[in-house]
Amino acid sequence: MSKSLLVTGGAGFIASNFIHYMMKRYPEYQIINIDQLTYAGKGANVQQAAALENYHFIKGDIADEALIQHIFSEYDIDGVIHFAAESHVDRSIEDVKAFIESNVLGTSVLLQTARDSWDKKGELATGRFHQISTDEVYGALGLESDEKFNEETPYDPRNPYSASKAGADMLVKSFGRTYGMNVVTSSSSNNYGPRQHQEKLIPTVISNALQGNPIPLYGDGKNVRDWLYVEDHCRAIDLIFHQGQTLEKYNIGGGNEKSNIELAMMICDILDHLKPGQHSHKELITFIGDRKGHDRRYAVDDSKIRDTLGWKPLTSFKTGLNQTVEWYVDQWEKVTS
Ligand SMILES: NC(=O)c1ccc[n+]([C@@H]2O[C@H](COP(=O)([O-])OP(=O)(O)OC[C@H]3O[C@@H](n4cnc5c(N)ncnc54)[C@H](O)[C@@H]3O)[C@@H](O)[C@H]2O)c1
Ligand SMILES: Cc1cn([C@H]2C[C@H](O)[C@@H](COP(=O)(O)OP(=O)(O)O[C@H]3O[C@H](CO)[C@@H](O)[C@H](O)[C@H]3O)O2)c(=O)[nH]c1=O
Repeated sequence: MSKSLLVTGGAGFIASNFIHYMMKRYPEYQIINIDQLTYAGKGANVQQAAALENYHFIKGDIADEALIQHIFSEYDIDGVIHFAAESHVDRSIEDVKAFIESNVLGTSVLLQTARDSWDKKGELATGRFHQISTDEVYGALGLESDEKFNEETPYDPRNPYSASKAGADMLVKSFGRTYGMNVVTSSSSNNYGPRQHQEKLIPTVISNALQGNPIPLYGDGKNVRDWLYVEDHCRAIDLIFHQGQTLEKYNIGGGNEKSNIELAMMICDILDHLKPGQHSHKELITFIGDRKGHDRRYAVDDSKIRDTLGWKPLTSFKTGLNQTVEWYVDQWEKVTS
């Protein structure tokens, strides 16, 4: 289908993994990566792609209308996979402004530009806009007893980050309904793997443990997240982008629900093996004050993508977590040696 793809936020965690995946899988595609290189984006994340002729990097803001219009005409974009966002819940609790600017306003600029560009070329119904969303838009579950979120679960975002993502998702759907745009949305659970920003839980646990610093766990450490290996997420996005139904939504889960304390212990076990010392890294685990409005549990029912598109995660949690910890240890050793 699409051959000239605009990937937004490609210097961040998931989209950089996605670009590497796509460049291998579809060497005939042009991939245009727009990223503002905020604190969360790193040029080094896409270094491997930089040398390829069919990869183009543009440093800029998705909310910059003139720039987005220029990109659509210059590269004849026929598909958008929209990752760029402010992504960290704690930062949104401190200050919501950037979340509205990037997540809501930025999404609206991409949608309007795609609409106008595809309308002009008579491709309104074929140009595909894929919104990368999150399970957080559904709100929070209680521990164990509550049914997982499915695609029909009403939106009930509970923190400023998820509210901004919910707003963006609604805009995407409205452009599909109002203008007949070919939009699709996917909502995934917590990703893990190489190149995730230091601020998120898994890199925080690893880097503090490696430095012998306290490993901070919010509240009682019993909040639950469902962990999805980033490469499995990339395969799911590929399938949904190419084969997902217009206006539909697909949930993507990892099938690995873990409490934060359980996860931190698993990471410490791996580190005890890789970096043995007199004491276990577990002794560094420290409970600190809770996140405001801390969502207790997220978990998605992903039977729709499994049944209709034949996707399933291929990486076991044991393998994925081992690979991830090894990757961070390797990075750490490069910096400290
Ligand atoms: N990390 C997860 O577990 C997870 C799970 C589900 C959904 N998501 C969604 O996936 C997407 C990517 O998440 P991530 O964890 O990789 O994020 P990230 O914070 O690692 O990367 C975000 C990237 O977007 C760029 N960016 C931010 N605002 C921009 C703007 N206005 N213009 C251009 N670029 C901008 C940043 O520079 C960065 O490179 C987000 O939309 C997020 O909501 C993430
Ligand atoms: C950073 C940090 C986090 N935590 C807790 C809070 C959460 O319960 C859990 C995971 O926190 P985070 O890594 O910030 O991820 P979380 O808030 O779940 O949100 C992530 O997952 C979401 C998908 O569920 C994405 O939409 C977000 O972009 C992504 O950041 O760990 C700690 O206990 N200590 C910490 O230092």
